[in-house]
Amino acid sequence: MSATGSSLLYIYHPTQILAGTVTLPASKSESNRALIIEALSGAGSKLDNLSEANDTRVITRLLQETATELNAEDAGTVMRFMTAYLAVTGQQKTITGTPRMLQRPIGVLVDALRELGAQIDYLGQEGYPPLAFRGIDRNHNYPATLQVRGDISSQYISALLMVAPLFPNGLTLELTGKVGSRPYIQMTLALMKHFGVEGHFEGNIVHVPPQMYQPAHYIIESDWSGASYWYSMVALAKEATVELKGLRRNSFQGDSAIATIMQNIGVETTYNEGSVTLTKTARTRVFSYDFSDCPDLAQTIAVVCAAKGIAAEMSGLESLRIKETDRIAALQQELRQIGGDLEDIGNGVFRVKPAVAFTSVPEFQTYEDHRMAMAFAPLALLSKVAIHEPHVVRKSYPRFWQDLESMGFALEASN
Ligand SMILES: O=C(O)C1=C[C@@H](OP(=O)(O)O)[C@@H](O)[C@H](O)C1
Ligand SMILES: C=C(OP(=O)(O)O)C(=O)O
Repeated sequence: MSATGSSLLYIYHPTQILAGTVTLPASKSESNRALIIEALSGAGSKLDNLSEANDTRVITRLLQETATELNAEDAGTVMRFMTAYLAVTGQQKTITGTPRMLQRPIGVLVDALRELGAQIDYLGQEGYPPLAFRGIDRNHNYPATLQVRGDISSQYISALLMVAPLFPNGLTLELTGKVGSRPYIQMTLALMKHFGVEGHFEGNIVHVPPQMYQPAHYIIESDWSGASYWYSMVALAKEATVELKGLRRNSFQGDSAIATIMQNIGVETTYNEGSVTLTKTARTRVFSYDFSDCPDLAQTIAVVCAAKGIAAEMSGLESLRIKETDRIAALQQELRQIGGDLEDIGNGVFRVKPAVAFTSVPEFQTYEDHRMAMAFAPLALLSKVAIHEPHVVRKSYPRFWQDLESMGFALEASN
């Protein structure tokens, strides 16, 4: 089966029983940080198990690119991390992306870099890519503490932190607003520490003194966000035992919270040396969860809860509106196809409306969002489903459909 190129993919599972081992892709978040830090450290670093995600291929290519026009495609980390990198290394380049990327805000990061002496122009709409870099004034007298909004995207903060040790006085950031995706900021600091740079994060203040990165060897962990779809599959299968390779209990990834959340949805996690094993339990319960720390898990959980009849209450979903698509609108639209919904019950809380049994074959749209495809695919364990534009998975998990096939799913591509 080649999902790439076909526009509709039918999926079902003949036995609804899952047993086997999956080698997950590596984390694109860790990979893309490690590549930026490696580029700032000079020669001598060694990165193992880099992600095959398109987002990682793109940043690898852009870091080596000699042309002046760069394209970050649909990769948020690439657009944000490269912006800080190009600004601080004083390069005269431009960066653009997909039409959706040009709707994803970047003003908070550009404002901060301008305060640090970088000259950056907007080539389109103010506050959004594309951007042009016109160098940096290295003698610029910049503020001792920069205020940066933490309630839009943590990627701005991670981008600033990775270049922070290169400034003569380092950098102190005061994060304002409700800080979202906090574990991603901690992941950035953890990776920086691995390459010899110490930072401190307490309350809403992050401080990085001036330092030099040291070349190091780093092995990228497998992707916990990608693991989340396997948790859904275990929850929806008739019987299941699935081993996921390359995951660690003490992960840098906030999405490792999936193990705790899924206890409510009938999946137990056993941590082994270099892998985890997921087993199915009969225990499910209605629960509430704040996804501010792990927004990429929200789609997985909304869909599996709808399918299992769990009216979970989900909060902390604000950032979902400005990701690959408006993920709240996309979830509502597609869950309604199967009689479910994600109902806005006020005060930033959404309640999952359980789905009804579906008789015909639902065809799910994916809105150029890999997580829409992967969150809905596990429903194939209940009944045949179809996924539009299945190639979207390449953003983070290019082998997703092959891995499903290896676990007994039947896939039929159609145009
Ligand atoms: O720093 C990162 O690697 C990421 C941070 C998160 O974005 P926000 O900080 O915009 O929530 C997350 O959704 C994204 O997939 C990856
Ligand atoms: C939001 C995501 O990625 P990014 O913001 O890096 O495009 C994601 O992978 O779910």
